[in-house]
This record gives sequence, C-alpha cells and structure tokens, in this order.
Amino acid sequence: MYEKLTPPTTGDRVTFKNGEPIVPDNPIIPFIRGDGTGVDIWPASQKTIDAAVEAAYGGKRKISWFKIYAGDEACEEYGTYQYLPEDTNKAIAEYGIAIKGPLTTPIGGGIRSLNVALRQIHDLYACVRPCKYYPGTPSPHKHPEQLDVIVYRENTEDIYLGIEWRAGTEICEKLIDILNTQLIPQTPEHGKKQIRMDSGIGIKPISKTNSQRLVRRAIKHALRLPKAKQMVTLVHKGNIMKYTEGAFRDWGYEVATTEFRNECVTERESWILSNKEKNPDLSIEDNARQIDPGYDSLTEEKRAVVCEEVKQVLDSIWETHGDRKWKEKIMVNDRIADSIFQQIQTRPDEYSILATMNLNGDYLSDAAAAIVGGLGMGPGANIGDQCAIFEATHGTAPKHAGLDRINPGSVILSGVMMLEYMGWQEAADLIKKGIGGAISNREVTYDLARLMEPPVEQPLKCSEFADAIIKHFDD
Ligand SMILES: NC(=O)C1=CN([C@@H]2O[C@H](COP(=O)(O)OP(=O)(O)OC[C@H]3O[C@@H](n4cnc5c(N)ncnc54)[C@H](OP(=O)(O)O)[C@@H]3O)[C@@H](O)[C@H]2O)C=CC1
Ligand SMILES: O=C(O)CCC(=O)C(=O)O
Ligand SMILES: [Mg+2]
Repeated sequence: MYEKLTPPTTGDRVTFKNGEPIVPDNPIIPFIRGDGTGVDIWPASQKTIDAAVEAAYGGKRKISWFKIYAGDEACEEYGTYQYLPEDTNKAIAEYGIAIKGPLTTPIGGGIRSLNVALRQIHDLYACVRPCKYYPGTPSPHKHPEQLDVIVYRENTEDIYLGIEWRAGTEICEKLIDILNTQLIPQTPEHGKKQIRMDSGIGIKPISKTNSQRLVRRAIKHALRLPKAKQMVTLVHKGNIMKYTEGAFRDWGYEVATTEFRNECVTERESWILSNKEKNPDLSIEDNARQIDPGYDSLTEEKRAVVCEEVKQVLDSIWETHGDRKWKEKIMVNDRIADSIFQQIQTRPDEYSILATMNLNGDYLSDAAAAIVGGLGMGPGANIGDQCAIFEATHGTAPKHAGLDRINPGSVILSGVMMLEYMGWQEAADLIKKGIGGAISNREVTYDLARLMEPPVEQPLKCSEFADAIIKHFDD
C-alpha cells in the first residue's frame, strides 16, 4: 500500500480516543530527517531519545522508528518536485505520532511551505511552543528565568492558508477591480479607499471554528498547570484588524465565558468583582468608572454600555466568582500583539499561555525562544485530535548545514514533548536532566558557548552535545 516505504516489522500503531493518544509499549513512530541542518540534528536527536527510553524502561518500552520522506530527501527518493509524497502523509495518518526536522521554504516564488502543508493536511490545529528557561542557559536577558510561557498558535488558517495573488496577474487585477468598483463602495465604513492596481493581494481568513478550538485547547492546558500559571492571554491586533484579529479575541472570550464559565474569569470581570469586594456598597456607575479610566469622557451611550457590562457581570457571576472565588479561576485576558512583544521582556512573569493566531504566534515564538536561550532551545508540537507532529521552532539554518555544529537541543526538546504526550514521562525527565547537566557543566554547542560568561572556548559539536546529554542522565 505504500509506493516506496516499508514500515518496521516490529511495533504497533498509536491510536486516538477522544483526541488523546493511546500508546503501545513498542510504538512505530515515523520521522522526517529534514533539510539543511536536519542532517546533523536528526541523528543526534534520535540517539538521545533512544538512550533515554532505554535508560528509563530497560527494554520494556522501545520506539520503532519509521523513516519517511519530505523536502529534498523526498525528491531524491521519489523524483523531481516530489517534496511531499503521498506515502508520507499516509504514514503520518496511519501511525498518529510523528517527529520531523526542519524543511526549506523558498522565499517569493517556488513551492509553498511543506511545514504548513503538513499541519493543514493533518489538521494539526494547535502549534504548542513552550519557552521555558533551563538553569545555566546563557541568554541576552538579565532574568530569562522569569519567562515561562507556552505559545498556543492557531496552525491552519490566517495568511498561512496561502491564498494570495501576485501583482500584475490577470486574476489579481480583476480582484482589485471588483473590490475597488463594487465591494468597497458598498461598505460605507471603507469610505473612498481604493487599492492600488499594482498591489499583490493576500487573504487573511480567521474563522470562529478554528479560533475557538485553539482557545479551547489552550484553556484545557491551563487547567493542568499549577495554580499560579493558570492564565490564558489572547494575543491579537484587533484594534487594526477588527473582523479577523478582533474577532479572534471576542470568540476566545466567548469560549472562556460559556464553555468554561465555572473555571474562568476574565480580567475585566476580576476588576468588577474586586471593586465590589473592596466596597460592597459601590454603585454600578462608580464600579464602571473604576474599570474604565476614561469613563467620564465617554458619550452617554458608551457609559451605558459599560454600566450594563458591570451589572451583567455582578448579576451573573457574583455568586460563583465573587468573594475572591475568582482568584482560584483561570485568568483570561487579552493583549495587543505589538504590546505583548515588549511585555514578555518587561513583565515576563505575568504571562503563561499565549493564545495567538498563526502569524502572530510564528513571530512571538521565535522572540520568546530568544529570551530563554535562542532557537537552539525552542521546541514545539503540532497537535490535532487524531494526530500530532513534533518539530522545533527554528528552520533549516542552512549556513550551518552538514558541519556537525548546530544545536540539536530544540529537536531533542521536541522529543521530550513527544515523550510527555505519549505518557513516557520518565524518559522525558531523563533528557531534561541531561540537558540541564550538560549546560551547567558548560558542555554546549557554539550558540550557547558564545553567550556564556566567560565564553566557552571549545564548543561541542552537534553530535557531541547529544553524547553529553546522555552522559548527564546519571548525574
Ligand atoms: N518548521 C520548519 O521547518 C521551519 C522552516 N523554516 C525554513 O527554514 C529556512 C531557513 O530559515 P531562516 O530564516 O534562516 O531561520 P532559521 O530558524 O533556520 O535560522 C536562523 C538563525 O537562527 C539560529 N538557529 C536556528 N536554528 C538553530 C539551532 N538549532 N541552533 C542554534 N541556532 C539556531 C541561527 O543563528 P546563528 O547563525 O546566528 O547562530 C540561524 O542562522 C527557510 O527556508 C524557512 O522557510 C523556518 C522556520 C521553521
Ligand atoms: O514553513 C516555513 O518555512 C516557516 C514556518 C515557520 O516559521 C514556523 O512554523 O515557525
Ligand atoms: Mg517561525
């Protein structure tokens, strides 16, 4: 049934029930080596994961790796332009959990992203990227240990749907003409705006369904965190993109305040409740004045809206959330996207789960990874209800390819996420311990070596870093 693949002869399939994996002791796990530095990173990662599983379970549990192809390797195996063969998607769908190295996407023309295609084909709607500090890791920040966030990025739509047209093409000009002559004039809020004929056009769809399933998963994740980290921040640029990014925020709050009503409190609700707790006789209007600093300069109509909000919150949740009960709930708030980039630097400890749309999450996960040690330490997972693919936040880092010097830490930590997702916590913990041991012993690759004080003169090779991690399992 595969054109060119032969699955391992030993091992069993991972299956899914209610969106959760059921993992046998000898699962078959497909892997994609990846382009560029994938040639260096993958062997180091596989070796580390296998060593941890062996050390944790002494042969009782073992991964049967199944090599599958995408990117340049797939073209070599399957022929020109066969970047993502059908075999590969079949294997991922059949075996449920996979792990991959980075894949190249050309800028401008050429093929669209294989990484994005894999997420869309397998409906891996949540891209989960924890950005957490490992003690001893050098960082350009003074207090990287204060940042402990998980970027929960919507993974299937937004501009990544890839519906766009090149400037000057017939269809692009036709679309601009329809917009300029028909659709924009029919929408009074757009006034006399016109799109220049020499523009390229991209479509940014943000759906209620995909926004809400992402936020739902983010809130469920928050419920599993320690109390102090039970926060979900909806990140958006809704002041500018009202019906896409603004809608994401509104739909997110809707999930929090309907499906998770008993578990969640929004930031504004917490202000209203807290105002009443401090002063039980506070009038609705004074409460409204306190939550909205510009209240007195609002129009009468807008003041009425804020008062209605206060009244509605007190009527509906005072019993369940008032008298400080809200302090035990998941705090759901929202931040404008540009602001969150400075907030994770200036107030890192105020954030936990950052629920984002696709593009914002892409930017934010690189920025947050840089704070805690760089892209060599940025793991990730793409999770759906029937399948999951683990991969690092970074790309192929082509200038380091084939030199055995890149940091394999991100793919190894993606392996840790995979082991945790499988319920193999003991093996995951060993790798985390090994990484901690290697870093605190200054046994690191070039990227961490150059940031250390004093700098490490002789950085380890990529393969040597894997060996160092394994050696420190026994610390
Ligand atoms: N999921 C995926 O497969 C992704 C694929 N890509 C693709 O990868 C290609 C290259 O993208 P590019 O913009 O260069 O971004 P990359 O993330 O590949 O690399 C940018 C820089 O980040 C640092 N870096 C990246 N990975 C590591 C690592 N493992 N260890 C240490 N440092 C690291 C290096 O900086 P320095 O040299 O300063 O040490 C590197 O030059 C593009 O085709 C892009 O589309 C991009 C992102 C994700
Ligand atoms: O697919 C790509 O080439 C880039 C994807 C990316 O940057 C990401 O997923 O973080
Ligand atoms: Mg990215």
